[in-house]
Amino acid sequence: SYMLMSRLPISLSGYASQLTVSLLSSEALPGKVKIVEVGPRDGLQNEKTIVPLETKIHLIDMLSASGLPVIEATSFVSPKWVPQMADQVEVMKGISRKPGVSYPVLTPNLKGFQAAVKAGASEVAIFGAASELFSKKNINCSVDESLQRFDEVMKAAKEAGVPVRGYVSCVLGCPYEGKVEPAKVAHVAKRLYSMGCYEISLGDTIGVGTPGSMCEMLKVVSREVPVSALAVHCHDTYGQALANILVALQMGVSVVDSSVAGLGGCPYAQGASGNVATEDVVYMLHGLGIQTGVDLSKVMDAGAFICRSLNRKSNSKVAQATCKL
Ligand SMILES: CC(C)(COP(=O)([O-])OP(=O)([O-])OC[C@H]1O[C@@H](n2cnc3c(N)ncnc32)[C@H](O)[C@@H]1OP(=O)([O-])[O-])[C@@H](O)C(=O)NCCC(=O)NCCSC(=O)C[C@@](C)(O)CC(=O)[O-]
Repeated sequence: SYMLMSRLPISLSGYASQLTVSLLSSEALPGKVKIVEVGPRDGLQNEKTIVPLETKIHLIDMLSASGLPVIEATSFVSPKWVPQMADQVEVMKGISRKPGVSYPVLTPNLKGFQAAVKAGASEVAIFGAASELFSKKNINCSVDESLQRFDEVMKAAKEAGVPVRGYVSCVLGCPYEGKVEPAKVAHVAKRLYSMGCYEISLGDTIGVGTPGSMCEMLKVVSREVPVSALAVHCHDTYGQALANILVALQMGVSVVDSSVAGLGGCPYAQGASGNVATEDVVYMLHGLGIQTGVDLSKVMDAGAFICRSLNRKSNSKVAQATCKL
């Protein structure tokens, strides 16, 4: 198939320099995209008031019913650091696991990994950063120290036959360091991939990226990690998430993280708003003729449920437009 190249000059300021992005035609888009739902973890971890256990379980069960293939359920992190996730064992015990759906959990260290496996987790995620200061604030160690801890988790996971996903945070900017060089992102992503992570999720933690900086970063990272093993994890702070995802798809990425109702934000990234809403990602993908296996109306039901429970308006534009709240 031929590729229709169009030149679109995009002027950027702040986190990215001025550059020209070549957009590929829709023929270059993947036919199928895997959506990784992170709402129950990334979404809820930032809620100030503790969300009742039953609400979390019901949310995950509703998301399971929508056809989502992966639902990040909780984290095995310190309850002193993230009190909202302190009920991780009960969440894992309470959810109804739908066959074919994976329910990964975050594990920052060996202690978290062991607790996760004990609670029945069959997949985990380790989470590093491309920024030193963010690593320190988020997991209380340097990037190098974190990689050593992840190595221990990786070894234990290999022995236990547990697949591990790897996150890199701050790939398009850091709340403490500002601009982050794509080479740093590539370095950490490569290390996680070489350790044995089957997929590397690239997090725009504070949502400052634009299609230009996303393109620039992905070009550099995909030299080190095959694009088939890359996922994008976009927060929508500056309203750029869908545009950034589209660029990533055009560059061959076929795994997208999102959060029902656009819930969330990282507790160690002040000002970071929620992830891109799952409803909006599904709407865009289906509109592009891309398969997801997800039933949009069922995701919207889950979004309406959690927004009602949190007494909050949905951040999903699709949900707002169709007034399903
Ligand atoms: C990593 C640690 C634990 C280091 O925290 P630390 O204080 O340096 O750890 P430590 O090893 O010195 O232990 C201190 C205490 O924590 C306990 N502890 C130690 N490990 C665990 C564990 N796994 N589970 C439960 N408890 C644990 C340990 O037992 C001890 O308890 P004490 O003796 O004081 O009673 C801490 O910094 C932490 O929990 N951080 C979590 C941060 C977090 O969850 N952030 C949000 C997720 S990342 C994110 O949102 C970004 C992402 C993934 O979405 C992508 C993106 O958007 O960019």
